[in-house]
Amino acid sequence: MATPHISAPSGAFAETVLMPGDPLRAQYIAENFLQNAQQVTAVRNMFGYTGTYQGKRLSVMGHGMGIPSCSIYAKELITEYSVKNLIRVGSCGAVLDDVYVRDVVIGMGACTDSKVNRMRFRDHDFAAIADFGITQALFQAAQKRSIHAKVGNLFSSDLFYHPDTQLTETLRKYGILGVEMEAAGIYGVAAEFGAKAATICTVSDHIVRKEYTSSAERQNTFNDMIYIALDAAISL
Ligand SMILES: O=P(O)(O)O[C@H]1O[C@H](CO)[C@@H](O)[C@H]1O
Ligand SMILES: O=c1cc[nH]c(=O)[nH]1
Repeated sequence: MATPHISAPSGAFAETVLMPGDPLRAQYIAENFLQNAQQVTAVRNMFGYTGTYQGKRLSVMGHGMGIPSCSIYAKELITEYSVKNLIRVGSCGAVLDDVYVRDVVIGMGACTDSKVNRMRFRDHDFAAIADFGITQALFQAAQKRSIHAKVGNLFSSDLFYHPDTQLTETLRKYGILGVEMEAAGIYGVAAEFGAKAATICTVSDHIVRKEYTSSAERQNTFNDMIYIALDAAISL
């Protein structure tokens, strides 16, 4: 049955949903990588599709920017559409010297400045971790494609334009592989509602070196990440 934010009928989503922040990336994945993809929801232009990849039913849906947005879609997919596996396919900024624009990173864990997991977890520190099985499947899928994926910690920030000028140095000191805005929230939602989640990101910019990708470059380099996520999804 439809929810306040998803207009699809029950059963419209596959057990595994790839989730980019950008709904147009969801459309791009559906149109270029899935077979027989049907749009199943478009509330607020947050597009969702279900089709097949190598014969296996899969869905892809945007989750928007930031933890409040992705938490709504992740929760509704899990509790109202029986989705079991969420794979965020995102972009992130790098801060470390040995992480480069266009690298693929897998978020084994996600630190955050958001309070959402403390709200869930009696104000204690919840370790926001990815599901091991999906993480392993992502890493193995990358290896099979001879793509070196770095695995480690992300930082999910509530603020894209962060006022804390010292933050980057701290993220560097603690070896954060990528700065993005959702993984810690999605891991919290998955833990709360009994689903599995993982994150793979393409480095779209280097925050320290001030390097950026063009939109055309992003499209091509995101393809590696998308293939890895699709290969992993059908292996679950
Ligand atoms: O490219 P996506 O998946 O949206 O991810 C990153 O890009 C957005 C910020 O520009 C945030 O959602 C951040 O997490
Ligand atoms: O959230 C994001 C995404 C890309 N680059 C950043 O600096 N932050």
